[in-house]
Amino acid sequence: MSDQPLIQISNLTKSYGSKLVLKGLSLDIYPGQVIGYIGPNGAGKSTTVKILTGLIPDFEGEVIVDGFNMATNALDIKKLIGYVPENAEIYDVLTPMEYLDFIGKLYGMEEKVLNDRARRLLTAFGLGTNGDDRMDTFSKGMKQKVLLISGIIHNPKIIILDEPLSGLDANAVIMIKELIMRLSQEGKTIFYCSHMMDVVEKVSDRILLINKGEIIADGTFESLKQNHSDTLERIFSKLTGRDDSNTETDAIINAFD
Ligand SMILES: Nc1ncnc2c1ncn2[C@@H]1O[C@H](COP(=O)(O)OP(=O)(O)OP(=O)(O)O)[C@@H](O)[C@H]1O
Repeated sequence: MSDQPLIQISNLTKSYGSKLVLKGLSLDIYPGQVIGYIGPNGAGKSTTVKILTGLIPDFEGEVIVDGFNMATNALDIKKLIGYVPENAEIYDVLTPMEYLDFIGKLYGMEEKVLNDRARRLLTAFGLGTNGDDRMDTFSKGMKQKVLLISGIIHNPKIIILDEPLSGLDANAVIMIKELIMRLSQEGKTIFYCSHMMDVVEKVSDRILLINKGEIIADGTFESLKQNHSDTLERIFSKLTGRDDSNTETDAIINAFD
């Protein structure tokens, strides 16, 4: 692993109106790391990701990616990143080949390489015979696979995945887990937001836990486990102050009395 961070985030602060949602995050991310970014609903994960991908331009602090400053060179940074957003709207009147052609051209890919890679990736994801079917006939998982392909088709250095597993069946989840590990072996840096603790535990070599806009744990799963001797799910609950989920479920069940 290189000594130079690929992504440097310093004192990143973001408010929506008067609501402060990121409270001065500072992070160095190194090439080849698989970062599992976890935290409760509303903690600030998607906001961080949207800043890292250049989708939210107004923030305080500094974000440097591969030497480029997000404040002045967002376009250079966008070329280095493949992003699979949570709940993306896919243009489902298109076929996967049309959609991937559109995305690949936005990245300036050459037609022949793009076409060839799109077919090969569709086949690898089990959609080889669906490449020319309109996506409005697709299941949620099939669309999610096309979105994943669109995030990696230009062979980016950095892959940012925001809940990439929603809608995928058990076999596809296993495949994506393996894919994340293989992409990391190929030297890709992966920033992976998820609520699926078992997957995060397996694929990440560094786990960042964010709560109320602050990073409250940062380390390998092994180091977190050493400090807390527990599963990632329970470490998460403890550190985010929800140790007693029974109280909540009791309240729900009691509401029917
Ligand atoms: N466009 C917006 N305008 C106002 N508030 C927003 C906006 N986007 C997010 N927020 C607020 O910022 C906080 C952080 O939201 P964010 O989407 O970053 O959380 P998250 O950790 O990704 O949550 P989840 O796990 O539910 O996806 C939340 O309180 C949310 O209500």
